[in-house]
Order: sequence, then structure tokens, then C-alpha cells
Amino acid sequence: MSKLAILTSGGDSPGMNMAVWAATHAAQARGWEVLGIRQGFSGLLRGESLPLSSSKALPYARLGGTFLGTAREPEFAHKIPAALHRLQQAEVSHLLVLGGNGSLAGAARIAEAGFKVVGIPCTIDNDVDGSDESIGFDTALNTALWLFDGLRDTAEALPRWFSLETLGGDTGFLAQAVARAGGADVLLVPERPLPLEVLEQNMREALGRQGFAFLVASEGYPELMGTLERLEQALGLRLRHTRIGHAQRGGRPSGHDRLLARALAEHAVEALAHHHSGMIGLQQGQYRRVAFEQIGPRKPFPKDLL
Ligand SMILES: Nc1ncnc2c1ncn2[C@@H]1O[C@H](COP(=O)(O)OP(=O)(O)O)[C@@H](O)[C@H]1O
Ligand SMILES: O=P(O)(O)OC[C@H]1O[C@](O)(COP(=O)(O)O)[C@@H](O)[C@@H]1O
Repeated sequence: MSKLAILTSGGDSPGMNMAVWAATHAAQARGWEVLGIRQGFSGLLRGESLPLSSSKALPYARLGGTFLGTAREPEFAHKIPAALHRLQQAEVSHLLVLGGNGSLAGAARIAEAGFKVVGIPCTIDNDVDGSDESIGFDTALNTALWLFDGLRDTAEALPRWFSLETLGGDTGFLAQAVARAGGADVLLVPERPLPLEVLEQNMREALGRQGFAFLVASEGYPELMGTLERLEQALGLRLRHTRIGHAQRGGRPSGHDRLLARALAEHAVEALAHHHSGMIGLQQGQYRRVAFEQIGPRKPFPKDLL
């Protein structure tokens, strides 16, 4: 009998629970047994698991975070034989890994050893090469937009300049989406640092045009706080800075993320049923299986900033 093990790894993202439920549901429909592994690769190495059923997983599907727990296990690349041993011990035939670039690299190492593994992109950063979207990105975008709109209400009433800092690690995909969807005037992303004079000029233009100015920055922008301080001095205007922090990684998954999670999970189970390994990604509206070897460390940042 087939036995599917599911684990969530790296930074959690809203929609992971939905994907766990959808995969469990799809696997059970095939008559498979399902095992949830606690705390990502760390739990796999310790052999910590629980039997899963569709009815057990469903109550979590609407919640953020991951009820299986997640972990960062820095030395995992050197522990693949131990992971394989645990999978064999638990009589697992297929593995589903939910996570970002790092977790998918871990999944690839297990697949290289001959085990059937499928990964699906789960990260609010949306930086996974081979997929236009990752689970959690839309929810994190909406969380930031809720704050952005609130700041804009007060900026229009009492003009000044504001900055909003998003998560995103050393990538700017999330900040860019927030800036574009919110209508920000300036965007700071780690991939494309801007000279201070350019920032100042853009801010002055916005202030002249509408009386207030909005800057969105990704947390990984080099020397972000120093840059904002220098900009404040150059403009001679007080800055109000808002940092969303890890709240942006939680919260109920949006409808979009739930649908994405469900579709990716169902395609993942389908791929495993056909004894394939690789990542299921969304490419131009199509769900595709991408070989692990074809996935780069991170997808390229778009040419245009705003
Ligand atoms: N090159 C790699 N080879 C094997 N495992 C890896 C590799 N990179 C990361 N991992 C595993 O995946 C885990 C999660 O990766 P991380 O980059 O922290 O998060 P994410 O999956 O969200 O990008 C790491 O803690 C590690 O256990
Ligand atoms: O939880 P930590 O270790 O503080 O990590 C924070 C990072 O995790 C993220 O939320 C998601 O990153 P990953 O998907 O690569 O794990 C980043 O946006 C953020 O910089």
C-alpha cells in the first residue's frame, strides 16, 4: 500500500495548512495512507510523525502557520542517509515537501538518492524559480495592503511622508507587489539599490504632486534605516516608518492562496501517483512539473521596479 508523508519546512506561509489538507484528501481518495511529519526536516530526522486523515487536517485548512510545525535544519544536506533511513523505517513510499527555496533544495537531495519526492513552493517571498506564484504570497500582500491603505488615509488627511517595510528576506518581490498594488511613489528592493539623489528626487516629485509621499522597502535593502535617515535629512521632513515584521507571515490564508494551495497539492499527489519527482509550479496559468535540476536558486527580479 502507498504511504504519503507530508512535511512543512523553512519559513511558514499562510496556505501551508490548506495544502496539507488538500494533499491528504487527494491521497486518501486514492486509498493511500498519510503521515504528517512534525517540524520539517528536523522532525523527519527524529522520526516524529502522526497519522493524518482528511477530517483531522480540515479544521486547520483555514488557518495561517502550519499545524505540523516547521524548522530550519542547517546541516540537513549532510544528513540525507539518516532521513532516508527514517522514511524507510516508517514504510513511506512518497514524500511531499512544502517550503521555499531551501526546503526544495532539501527535497531535491532526497530525490537524488532515488526516493519519490515532490515539492510545492510555499513562501511569502515568492522567490522560487520555476513558479510564478508561491503559496502565502497573496495573503502577505493583502496584509501589507491593509496597513498601506490605513497609512494612506492619514497621509491624505495630514500630508507628510511615510515608509512601509515588508518582509521578503534578501528579495524584493513582496515589496514590489505591495508598492505596485498600493500605488507607492518609491520602492526600495535589495536587487536594485538606488542612489540617494534619485530617491530624493522621486520623493520631492511625489510631495509636490500630491502633498504626501509613500515609500515601500523590503527588509533586505542594504542599510535600510541609514538610507531612510539620510533621506529624511535631505528632504528636511520627519519620516514615519512602519515595520510589519513577522505579522506579515501569519493570518488566515486568502481565497487565492487556498485555491493555489489546493491545486498545487492535488497536482503534487497526481505526480507522485505517476512515480515522478520534482516541483509543481504555476507557469503562465498552467500547473507544471519542474525537474529539481532545472530550478535555480531564485527567480530573476523583473526589469521594472514600479
Ligand atoms: N542546499 C540544501 N541542501 C539540503 N537541504 C537544504 C539546502 N538548503 C536548505 N535546506 C534545508 O531546508 C531548510 C529550510 O530552508 P530555508 O532556506 O531556511 O527556508 P525556505 O525553505 O523557506 O527557503 C533548511 O533549514 C535546511 O534544512
Ligand atoms: O523566521 P525567521 O528565521 O526570522 O525568517 C524570516 C524570513 O522568513 C521569511 O518570512 C520567509 O523566508 P523563507 O520562505 O525563505 O523561509 C522572510 O520573508 C523573512 O526574512
